[in-house]
Amino acid sequence: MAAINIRTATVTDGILTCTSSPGDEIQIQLDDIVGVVQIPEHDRGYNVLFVERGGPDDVNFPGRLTGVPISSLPSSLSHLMTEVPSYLQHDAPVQVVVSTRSGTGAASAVFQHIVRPFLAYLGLNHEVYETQSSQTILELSQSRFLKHACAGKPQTILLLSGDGGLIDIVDVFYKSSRSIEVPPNIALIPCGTGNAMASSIGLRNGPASGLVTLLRGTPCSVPILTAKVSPGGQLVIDEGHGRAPIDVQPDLPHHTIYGAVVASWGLHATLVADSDTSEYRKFGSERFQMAAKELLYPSDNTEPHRFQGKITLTTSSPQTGELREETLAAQEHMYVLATLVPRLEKEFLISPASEPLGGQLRLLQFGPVPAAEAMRLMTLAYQGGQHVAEPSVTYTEVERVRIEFQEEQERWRRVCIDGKIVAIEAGGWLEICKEPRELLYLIYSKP
Ligand SMILES: Nc1ncnc2c1ncn2[C@@H]1O[C@H](COP(=O)(O)OP(=O)(O)OP(=O)(O)O)[C@@H](O)[C@H]1O
Repeated sequence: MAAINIRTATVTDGILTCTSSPGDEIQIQLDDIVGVVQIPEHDRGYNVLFVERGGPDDVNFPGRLTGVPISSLPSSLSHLMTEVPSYLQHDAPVQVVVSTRSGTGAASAVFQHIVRPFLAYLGLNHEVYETQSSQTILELSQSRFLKHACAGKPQTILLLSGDGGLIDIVDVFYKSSRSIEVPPNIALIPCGTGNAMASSIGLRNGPASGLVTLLRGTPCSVPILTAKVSPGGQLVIDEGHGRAPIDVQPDLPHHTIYGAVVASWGLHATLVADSDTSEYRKFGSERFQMAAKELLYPSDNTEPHRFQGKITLTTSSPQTGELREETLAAQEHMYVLATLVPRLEKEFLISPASEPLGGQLRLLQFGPVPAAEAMRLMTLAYQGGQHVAEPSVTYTEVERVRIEFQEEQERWRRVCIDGKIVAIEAGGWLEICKEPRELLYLIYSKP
């Protein structure tokens, strides 16, 4: 057994001081502590795990996870003490997916400096998969995650990515006709641009918040939305230059795309589509606001586009559960978005009434407004979701949304389903509703 320099620990003014001998002290801000765990294979002593900030002068350096061994934990910090949760104690190693192109490309550094040391301190076996292409997570999901789930093998997947990694797993699981015996547990370590799901479940403090949740969470079913697209719909790929079929089987009466976050048309879908280029991606989440400005203030000085289409909502009576259909009077729109989650980015609170993983679909819509007014409404969303109280905004619980597009140009018939862009054919339609199956679990810790 290796000798460990176990320290004594005291807390004063929000700082944990771990002392080995006079003058040999390590001070840790309590906010930086990820958790306190028993030292593996030692009779006594704990490791205080925390993320040390600073380090190399590199914007992509995410900090470093460090463990400081202490003999006993001050009672005021006993709530930080955690057992290794059961979902990390499976016989199978933890499967770590590092999505190398997520966000500004920091996932590999997050793995190296934060996640790998964390797993080592917990004494956990793991397997690492680094993405080599945009297909890697889809392939892994088919060849490993789905296979294990169908064989009844419990598994935990640690996803260092943005929303895209989760969506790829959703896609494979929900499109499979195989029977899933044991849904996998997925833990998110936010490394993407928007990180909508991670932000929505409270992981708003970077990778460290992912590890806190990994230690303290509970597996909860991930609510999924189903987007049915009229038969001529095609995926937009290659930065807008290419088209690909949505389903491999042709001749369906519609195509289906599954999502966990959002389905939209209008300003949101168009700005996601326009900003999905390597040039824009360099700007991180700024890219969405940059693309929004381009759309709201067209370079030919015209007004922003008025999106034409008929929207029909199906709502459920809170008293009786009876379903009711209603067609919106407005046939011109600027913003149309159905979502299952509260946040689309860390500070972009699009649906403040949504509970994390609550599963209620909500619609947000507003009609054509001047560019400055649209900017004001968007800004209110960044200010605690205040936009939903504005009279011009429709914000309501829905069971189903159907959009019938009345646009000549394909550019205005592009919709976004969890970041995937679909071009709907002229005269086509989109229908969004909640998916009843529960095939994936997310590790979630209630605040
Ligand atoms: N090595 C790689 N080569 C090419 N594409 C990759 C590679 N690794 C990941 N990708 C792709 O990069 C994209 C990263 O998406 P992801 O959602 O993880 O990050 P993001 O788009 O920055 O964040 P968010 O979706 O939260 O806004 C995915 O489409 C993924 O398939």
